[in-house]
Amino acid sequence: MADILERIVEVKRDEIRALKSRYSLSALEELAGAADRVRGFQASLRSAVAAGRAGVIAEIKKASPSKGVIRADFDPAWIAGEYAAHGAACLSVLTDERFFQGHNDYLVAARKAVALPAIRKDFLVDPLQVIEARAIGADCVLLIAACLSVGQLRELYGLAQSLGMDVLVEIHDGMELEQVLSAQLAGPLLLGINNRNLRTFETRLDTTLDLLPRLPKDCEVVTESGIAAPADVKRMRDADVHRFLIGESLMRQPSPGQALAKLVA
Ligand SMILES: O=C(O)c1ccccc1NCC(=O)[C@H](O)[C@H](O)COP(=O)(O)O
Repeated sequence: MADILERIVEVKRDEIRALKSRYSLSALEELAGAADRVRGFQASLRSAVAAGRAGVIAEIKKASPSKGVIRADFDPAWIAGEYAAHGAACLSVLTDERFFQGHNDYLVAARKAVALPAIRKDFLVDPLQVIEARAIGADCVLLIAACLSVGQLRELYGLAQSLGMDVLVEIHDGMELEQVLSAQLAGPLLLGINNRNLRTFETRLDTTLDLLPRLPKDCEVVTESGIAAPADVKRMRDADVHRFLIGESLMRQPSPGQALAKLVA
């Protein structure tokens, strides 16, 4: 049976077909050109880290394949305000509808509510989705190595950069790291290490720690998934990892912003 990542990518192929029937390339490019000015995503993380703080990408996620509904009472603009008021450097907004109950409108609403840069958190496998990301205002896109060939990675990365966006390239293991390095992407690379195996859902913080010795020196590492306690943050910071992507543990709390402040205090 196909695993969840394969099923998600299959659905994305249908969505891309639908997107192509709704918009011509030039119409989407026009929307991207008219979108709100890009906010520096990688730069915002860098500033937080340079100031000695944790650089947190705080995630706005209603549901996930591994956990089902995480937060029923879901107002993206309010959650964005909470995160902004409590020290997040960036937002991550799930736009996938089928598996995460996300929506493009959530990114638009969250970004409009605050001055923080936002990443479109979705499964991008086609140039049109990258252009669509900019058209809805995204400042950064996620490229998941497990969903892409080296050629696709290079193409989508270059396209995102040409539209002024930053890129978070995500890996989970050494093989994906080699794949990303072989793509020779223009750096400094913002590299996400997902502690969650997207095929089995097993989540181990050691995934990040084990890969650290193999990374190029100028990599800006983001540890992703499963950060739930101040001890998790300390463990990463002790290993010189200062950038975090955090979702569920914040989204489950009445005040996601206060939860964020407590987690990284
Ligand atoms: O979270 C899932 O179930 C999932 C399944 C398949 C593909 C991706 C998935 N999650 C995306 C993420 O990586 C997380 O939303 C992100 O890293 C935040 O993780 P967490 O703090 O554990 O919510």
